[in-house]
Amino acid sequence: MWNIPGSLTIEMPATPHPDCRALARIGASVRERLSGQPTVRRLPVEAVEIYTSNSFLNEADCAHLIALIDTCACPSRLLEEEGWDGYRTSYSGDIDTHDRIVRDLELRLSDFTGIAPSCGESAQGQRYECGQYFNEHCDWFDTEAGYWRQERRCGGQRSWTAMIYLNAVEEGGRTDFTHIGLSIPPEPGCLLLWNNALPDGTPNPLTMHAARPVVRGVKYVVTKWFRVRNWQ
Ligand SMILES: O=C(O)CCC(=O)C(=O)O
Ligand SMILES: [Fe+2]
Repeated sequence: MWNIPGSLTIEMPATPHPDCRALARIGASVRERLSGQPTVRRLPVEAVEIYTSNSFLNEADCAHLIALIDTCACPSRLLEEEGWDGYRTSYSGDIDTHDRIVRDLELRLSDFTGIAPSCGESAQGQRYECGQYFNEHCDWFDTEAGYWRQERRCGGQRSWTAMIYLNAVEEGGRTDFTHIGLSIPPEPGCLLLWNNALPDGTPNPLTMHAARPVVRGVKYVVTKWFRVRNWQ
């Protein structure tokens, strides 16, 4: 804050969050694009922009992706491993980006959101067996953490998350947005899409979510995170 004697007091803005202008711009353009799509539903939560689109993938494509995930899934990792033992017990893998159905899916997600394919991380498959889960977390990067130096260089902050459920789970395996009381059951082929930032581009802490344990059955999802710049 500046005090200029005998005149105004000028509030200086706090240091803007890294990538916040780009996040605000991307947020606005995706919002506008989705508002024109008849198959999209905005969930009735003010604090987080979350959308669903049922039957985004058909049964055959879901089955194909499940088989691909089974070929690449390894114990999931966290960006920071130390001190976080048991926080995520699922299996994950980068699915084959040369596969025609994976390529089509990536292009469709880019077309759907209007975010350039080059900003998308490669699609990742997740598998949760009985009892497996991923505890509460946000998908956006903590820009104070050690890993941020690297992430900043390879695409910057995550803007939107797109996640598609590939199968029905007999019991459990819901995605809970824990701070806004939203609990989403896995619905085969359904796309869940959310903005990790607020409209002003600040990372949104109310996007905190968890994959609850699978109680009966197995759960498969495909996730794609979009960055503010080209991901490499
Ligand atoms: O599987 C889910 O329901 C959520 C997965 C998730 O949050 C993630 O992979 O970042
Ligand atoms: Fe997540």
